[in-house]
Amino acid sequence: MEFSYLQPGRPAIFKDKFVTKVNECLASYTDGARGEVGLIGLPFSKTSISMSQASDAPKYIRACLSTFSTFSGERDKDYKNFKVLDFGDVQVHPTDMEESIERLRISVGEMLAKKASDRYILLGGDHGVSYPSIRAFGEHYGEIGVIQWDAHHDVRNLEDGGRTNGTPFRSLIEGGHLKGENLVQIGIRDYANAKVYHDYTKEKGITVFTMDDVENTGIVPIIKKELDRLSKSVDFIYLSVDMDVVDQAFAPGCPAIGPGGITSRELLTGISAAASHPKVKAMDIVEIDPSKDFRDITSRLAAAAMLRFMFNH
Ligand SMILES: N=CN[C@@H](CCC(=O)O)C(=O)O
Repeated sequence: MEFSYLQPGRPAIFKDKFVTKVNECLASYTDGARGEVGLIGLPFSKTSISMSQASDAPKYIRACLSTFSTFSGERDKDYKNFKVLDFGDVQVHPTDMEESIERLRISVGEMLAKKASDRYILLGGDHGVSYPSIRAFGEHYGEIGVIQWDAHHDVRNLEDGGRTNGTPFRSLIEGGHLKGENLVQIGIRDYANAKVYHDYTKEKGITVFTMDDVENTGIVPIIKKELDRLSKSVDFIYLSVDMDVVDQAFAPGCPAIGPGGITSRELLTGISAAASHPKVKAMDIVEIDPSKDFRDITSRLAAAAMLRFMFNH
């Protein structure tokens, strides 16, 4: 006998026939498919220096896409036909860390080799995933520029415990995969870093904007100026968004939360400004641990950041 209203495990979901939710724009990648954006999950956080379940973030962030509609009133435009090709999540090794990092690099490279899209979003994981990801983009596209939103420099030494979420940009620079002058760090916070790493950024020619710089100049003018500079010397610009750049009030789900960070508005307007540049073609979002979050605030902000990147080109 068929049940009328008993549907085990299926909650009743309200459907307004005039509303499309952003998660409906996602389609699993199939051979030969093309989409406006390629999406991949990099669920790796075992080498985080804090206890972190950031490896769970890709599924939370994807789920939060269902909390947004595809319509922008600001632009009077509906993005309901926008196509996001979802490549799924990389299977990392359960215990071998270097093997996992290699699997991330290979998988991002294999996604790019499909040429299924011109623009990509990568969902971490902790910030350690940006090392293999940016390497893969460099191998595919040539000279690369990076704008990093972060409270921390992430150029820690490698002797104290190998590659971690505190070392991705040192690994990229020391490995010759990224030139210091092609790296811009925005939102660096006081009392969150060590002098030796502050000095390292100067020695390597990294451009650093502290929270005081953001407050005094404004995030959009900083981004526009740096995009203008970078685009003269690089082929491709990658945004690396560590959510701990955002103040703990707006991003409570990061392992390294802190006060005095940027607001959620500054994050979103900054990403909009960056994403409208033709050379900005990839963005990673990292350092969300859903087990530390509150009502998915941080994952929801990450999903909103995805919308800004996708629909603002
Ligand atoms: N990517 C983050 N890096 C920070 C915080 C790390 C943590 O607490 O997990 C750092 O190295 O200090």
